[in-house]
Amino acid sequence: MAQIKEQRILDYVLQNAIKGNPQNIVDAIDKYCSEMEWAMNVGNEKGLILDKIVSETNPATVLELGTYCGYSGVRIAQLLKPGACFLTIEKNPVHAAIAKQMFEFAGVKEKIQILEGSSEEIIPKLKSKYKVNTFDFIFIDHWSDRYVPDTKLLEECGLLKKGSVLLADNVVYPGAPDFLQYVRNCVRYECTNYPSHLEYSDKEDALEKAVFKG
Ligand SMILES: C[S@@+](CC[C@H](N)C(=O)[O-])C[C@H]1O[C@@H](n2cnc3c(N)ncnc32)[C@H](O)[C@@H]1O
Ligand SMILES: [Mg+2]
Repeated sequence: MAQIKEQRILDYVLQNAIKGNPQNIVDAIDKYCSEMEWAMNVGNEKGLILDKIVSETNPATVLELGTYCGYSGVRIAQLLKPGACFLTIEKNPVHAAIAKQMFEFAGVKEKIQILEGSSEEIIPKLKSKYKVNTFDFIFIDHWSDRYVPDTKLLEECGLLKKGSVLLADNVVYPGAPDFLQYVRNCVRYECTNYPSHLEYSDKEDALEKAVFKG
């Protein structure tokens, strides 16, 4: 048995899913994580909400905070229009290496760039080092104590523009009360809550969409 859960998830996908078929890979991860071992992918119930918001936004530039095994990355990548820029930040090198293989197997590696390091170090370099201007869509799904500081960092670094969509996961479970308080009370954001459940569980959770008004 592979030593860590994330490697076991990847091995399951490599052995059971169809190479180059992103939806089949997403389904295989969901099957493994609902039947064998729980893991912190956004999962299918919230994933369908994520898909809907990505499709509605139709972003040309996307940032993800927290890549993990690449589950949400594969979901988002398959919805992007040709030529879209998709950067995903992951501070754990083991997770980044697993995600890299997941993206290769899914056939989406040309569509996603993994930036290995912590969000707080990488966000300030996005304009100069990665030639990004602003993001149309940002999926916030790392550790919830970074949701508010990283949102403020994105604002300070000029990475948000009128209409930029922030979508934060796990705002009820484990919970991000300070993030909800910040975006809901700030006149620069218009917020919508999407009640759902924690991945592979019946615990209540939700996604929060916060649209930057400029
Ligand atoms: C909940 S998982 C991401 C799940 C992924 N978005 C999905 O749905 O498939 C959170 C990930 O964020 C990473 N992480 C935590 N804090 C971070 C930070 N400050 N910068 C970058 N990555 C971070 C963790 O190592 C972990 O892999
Ligand atoms: Mg999450």
